[in-house]
Amino acid sequence: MKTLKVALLGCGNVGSQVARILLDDAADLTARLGARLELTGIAVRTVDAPRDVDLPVNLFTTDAESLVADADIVIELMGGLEPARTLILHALGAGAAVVTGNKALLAADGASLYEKADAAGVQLSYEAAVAGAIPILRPIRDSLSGDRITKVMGIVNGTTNYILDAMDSTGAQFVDALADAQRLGYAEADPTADVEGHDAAAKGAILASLAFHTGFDLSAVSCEGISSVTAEDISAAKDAGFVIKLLAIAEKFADGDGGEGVSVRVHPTLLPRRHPLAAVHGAFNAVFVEAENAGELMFYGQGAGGAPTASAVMGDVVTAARRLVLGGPVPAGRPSGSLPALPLETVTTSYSIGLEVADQPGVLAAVARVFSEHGVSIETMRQTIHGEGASAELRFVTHRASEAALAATVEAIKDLDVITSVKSVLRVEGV
Ligand SMILES: NC(=O)c1ccc[n+]([C@@H]2O[C@H](COP(=O)([O-])OP(=O)(O)OC[C@H]3O[C@@H](n4cnc5c(N)ncnc54)[C@H](O)[C@@H]3O)[C@@H](O)[C@H]2O)c1
Ligand SMILES: N[C@@H](CCO)C(=O)O
Ligand code: NA
Repeated sequence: MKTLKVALLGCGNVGSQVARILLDDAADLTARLGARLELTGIAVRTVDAPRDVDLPVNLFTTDAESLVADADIVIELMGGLEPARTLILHALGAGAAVVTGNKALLAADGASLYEKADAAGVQLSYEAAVAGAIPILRPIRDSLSGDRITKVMGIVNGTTNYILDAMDSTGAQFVDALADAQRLGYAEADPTADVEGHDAAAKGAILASLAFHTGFDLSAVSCEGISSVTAEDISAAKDAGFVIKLLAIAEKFADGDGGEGVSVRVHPTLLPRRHPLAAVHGAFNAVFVEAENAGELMFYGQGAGGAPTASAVMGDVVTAARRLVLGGPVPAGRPSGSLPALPLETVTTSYSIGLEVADQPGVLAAVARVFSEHGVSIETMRQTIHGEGASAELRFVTHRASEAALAATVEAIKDLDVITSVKSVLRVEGV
């Protein structure tokens, strides 16, 4: 029976669970593959560091390069750009299949990795990189390859969904919810990547690349995180029947000249509570896909955490191993199309605008006139009177408008005498 040598790089939250599965489920995996998967070593920084999972100490090594040089399959779960990139390039160059969960590296420099994999005729797989355990990349790449995707909208960061959900459901404080997410192993080594949306942006770039057959890297993504979302925003959204989620959105637009382009963006977003993505709680992830023929699809599950992410890694390992056992061509990794990335200013979306105003006759008419003068159409308006009627809060949801028209509207509203303050401006989806 054939034996495939598997090298594991990194033994943290995910790597340790992958090692556990490779060792504990070896008999099942062998039966399924008709070949043995031999874990030849685990590259770590410190051989005798304490670990959550009990693993044979003789597997640990600090010599990642030697491990990679003698492997059929390399699993990279160290994270970060270097030395992960160099080790992956060496592995691909030496003819090994590579499985990684490293969305930061793929979004920063995926092109050079795909190029190397294609040149070497080996497989590079990364299902774990987006939405953890959820099978989403393979369905987009394979199951929907005969359709045309028009929009992908995902809750793809478990940490921020955990934080926003805790603030919405229990009124938890931002810092406490973040500490919980870190303790549970959802957050990145530096949680700024989660909170400021960079992790979701990397995943957005990967989703957009597969959905629209074009290589988009991080520079194509406009990104705003959740650090500016206040408890007041969340409770105001709740009162109006909305929930705030951090979404990664990749959407195809006509560019006005008969061509098409893709907007890739990450931002806090108001969703009506009836929207399927509004029901995604805790650290769960979900990706909502719209395609011309399939219509609407939603993929839901655990987007973070050691064991769930290890499940996706193992799916890629078994698929790569099957190809090494059975032979057959490796599908090309490089994208076939070249749609331009559209800047945020050219995108149209709906907005929610919260205003604190004087409660006196003519205020509503004055504000409505500003919207009308800028060609921004109002979908709904809600008024809450404060105290004895000295002030009021107006909350507008608009029809789709351009970022530029909306910004000009908000500036003009600020200049009205009857406006005390513009309390929030948030983008809205699903209305
Ligand atoms: N944790 C999750 O839920 C999750 C989900 C999806 C994808 N990912 C991705 O999977 C990867 C691993 O994530 P994690 O949560 O296990 O991270 P982690 O920080 O828990 O583990 C990474 C491990 O790699 C080790 N390492 C780093 N540099 C090394 C080097 N040069 N040599 C040897 N060891 C080195 C670290 O010491 C650490 O033990 C990252 O790319 C991450 O973005 C994580
Ligand atoms: N830090 C990431 C891990 C999964 O990629 C998250 O919170 O979703
Ligand atoms: Na996944």
